[in-house]
Amino acid sequence: MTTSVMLDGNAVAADIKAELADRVAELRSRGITPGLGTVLVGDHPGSRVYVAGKHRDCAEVGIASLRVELPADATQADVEAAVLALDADPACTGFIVQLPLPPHLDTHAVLELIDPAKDADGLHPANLGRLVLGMPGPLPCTPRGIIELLRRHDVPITGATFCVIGCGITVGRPLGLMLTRSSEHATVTMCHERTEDIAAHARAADVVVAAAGAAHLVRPDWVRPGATVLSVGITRTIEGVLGDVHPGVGEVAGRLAPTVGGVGPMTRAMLLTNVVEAAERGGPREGG
Ligand SMILES: Nc1nc2c(c(=O)[nH]1)N[C@@H](CN(C=O)c1ccc(C(=O)N[C@@H](CCC(=O)O)C(=O)O)cc1)CN2
Repeated sequence: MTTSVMLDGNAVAADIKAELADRVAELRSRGITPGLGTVLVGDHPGSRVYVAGKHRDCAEVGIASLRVELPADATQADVEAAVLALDADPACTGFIVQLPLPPHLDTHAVLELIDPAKDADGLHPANLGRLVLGMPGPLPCTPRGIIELLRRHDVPITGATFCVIGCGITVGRPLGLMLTRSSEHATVTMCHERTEDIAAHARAADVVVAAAGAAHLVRPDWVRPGATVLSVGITRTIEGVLGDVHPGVGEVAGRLAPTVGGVGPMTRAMLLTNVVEAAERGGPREGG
């Protein structure tokens, strides 16, 4: 039984998409149709679902879709050619390369080829550098979605203590940077696989973000009663989807973002937001 308040990402994402649909209509009335490109390589089961969701969302708000799919044995040159084609395509306002890429590919080299002005994921080194320096730029979608989900549920961030479990490039690492900016001013403990006693760090936190990709890692006794918990990492098994947060946490936490319907829809809503913002900026940033 879950007694915690649900941080409902589907509901908040629906509000954001309604707001974006108005902004897209305004852009289109000026002859600007924002377009989101995606590059999907291989058959990673989650990636296919997530990319399909991204394009469904685009259709809902009036953003055009440009899909590129490559086989699992695509070469580095094939993937780089797809990126360069989207860089050059005027119909593409912003695009992403869905991660993870198959292990034979060099992810960093691919991300570095994305035109920073079209980087809808905020994962180009120049944009991550802008984030470190506190300069404006596209923000990584999942961390941005987490912060927006907390804000729209009036969960205090400034002055709060966060335990972020997992330091990956799409969630944990940029989230730590974003939470410690002057606009948020949270106190953040970053935990990873070599951290001793993650449970103790989690128990001390007002907000626990579980983004390690380790099924049911966060147990009920890891959470201070009343704390806020976000289940971000997903493990797919033949029995179904398992989150990083054990189901029993719902009886201890004050608020809980569930594994499905929590942060995932917010990630997609922030991707659309990054594309609309790029279209509104209308072209490459100076010094981009
Ligand atoms: N290029 C990127 N790759 C990846 C990112 C990213 O931000 N950019 N993040 C994650 C996965 N992710 C984004 O693509 C993502 C995760 C979850 C969802 C989502 O809609 N989840 C649904 C459940 C869907 C299901 O599993 O059935 C939900 O929570 O309701 C969307 C996007 C890794 N890769």
